[in-house]
Amino acid sequence: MSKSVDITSFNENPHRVVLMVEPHSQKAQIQQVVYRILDANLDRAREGLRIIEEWCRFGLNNAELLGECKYLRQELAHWHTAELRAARDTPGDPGTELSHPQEEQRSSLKALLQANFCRVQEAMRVLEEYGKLYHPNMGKAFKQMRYRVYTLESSLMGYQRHQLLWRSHLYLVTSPAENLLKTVEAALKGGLTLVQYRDKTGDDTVRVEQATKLRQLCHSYGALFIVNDRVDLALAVDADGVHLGQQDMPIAMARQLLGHQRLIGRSTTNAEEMQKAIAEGADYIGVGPVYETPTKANKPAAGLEYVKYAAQNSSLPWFAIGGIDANNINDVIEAGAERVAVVRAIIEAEQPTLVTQYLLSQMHRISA
Ligand SMILES: Cc1ncc(COP(=O)(O)OP(=O)(O)O)c(N)n1
Ligand SMILES: Cc1nc(C(=O)O)sc1CCOP(=O)(O)O
Ligand SMILES: [Mg+2]
Repeated sequence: MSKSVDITSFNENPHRVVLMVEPHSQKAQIQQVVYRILDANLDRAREGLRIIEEWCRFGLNNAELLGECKYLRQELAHWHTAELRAARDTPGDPGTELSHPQEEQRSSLKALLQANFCRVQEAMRVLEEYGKLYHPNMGKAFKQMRYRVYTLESSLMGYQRHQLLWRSHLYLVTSPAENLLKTVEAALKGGLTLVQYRDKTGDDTVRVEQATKLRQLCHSYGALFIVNDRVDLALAVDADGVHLGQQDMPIAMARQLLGHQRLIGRSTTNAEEMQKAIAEGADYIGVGPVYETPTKANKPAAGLEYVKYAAQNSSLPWFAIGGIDANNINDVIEAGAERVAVVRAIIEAEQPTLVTQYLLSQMHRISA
């Protein structure tokens, strides 16, 4: 790497032609400013990456993602030369005093990670542009690195979702209710980590508003938020995924729209539907109705036999659903279920936090 700036690179910029007739001291001053910008942004990018790396290491225990963070940090270190560090002037930098109120508070881990990805990407964009004035390869190198950071972000977010899905043993599917947000929050307080927004009757204006609020609520508790039936709504409200029944959009089409980082669930009622959902690339499946239920009045029960089949044959996480509550959950567990989904048991509960805690305690008894 060159140790000094090639001043001709300043002159090649048509907006800086004036520099050709400026005295040497002014060129040197500009060079100094460019060095400071590069130094500050190399630091910003490294700090942001370090914050992300800590989560990959201690939160996710994921060697691959950790390795990518380390690689990017090493690349940054390689470009952070002594002459750039020497240009640092922290006491004379007005930016060190400024911080946005959002930096003081993060609503969730997701928000924290996203803010730091944003910070790294912005810093890399600055390095890409000003780097062109420093070294002929720097612009290209930082463009490539910035794309690697986008890929890292999408892999990390996808990995988090899949990991949380596998760790979720209770799934709340909502139905319209007066105090829906309060009820869902009460369940989240009880330890719920997976919520589906299901409203078969409302207007889209209401759905968008409710789904947005629920997504914010779920994410503030670190829970996943899935939208029933509607891929467009899931995307519009930045949900973690969508749940599709046999009459809903084909999985392949939904996957094209949602990508691999978001989750797709599929309802199944028999072995054939289960095998098809697995082959088509669903991330999880619903198994039911275990019992007849007024929530899905026209669907005959598949029964505990199908739960037993799922226990033996599903390679995906699967949720027994349909008529399950605190009274019969142990029968469903005995048939082999490690995960259950409920509507009325929580939505109609007088004490949703307690019911959630009870259902989870039963599930954890067998999955621990
Ligand atoms: C977890 C889970 N399993 C099954 C369903 C039912 O989906 P579907 O068959 O599409 O019926 P509707 O819910 O759309 O009426 C589900 N929603 N969630
Ligand atoms: C939405 C839904 N899907 C089912 C399926 O078997 O695919 S059963 C069901 C309703 C479950 O409601 P509750 O917990 O109130 O019985
Ligand atoms: Mg559906």
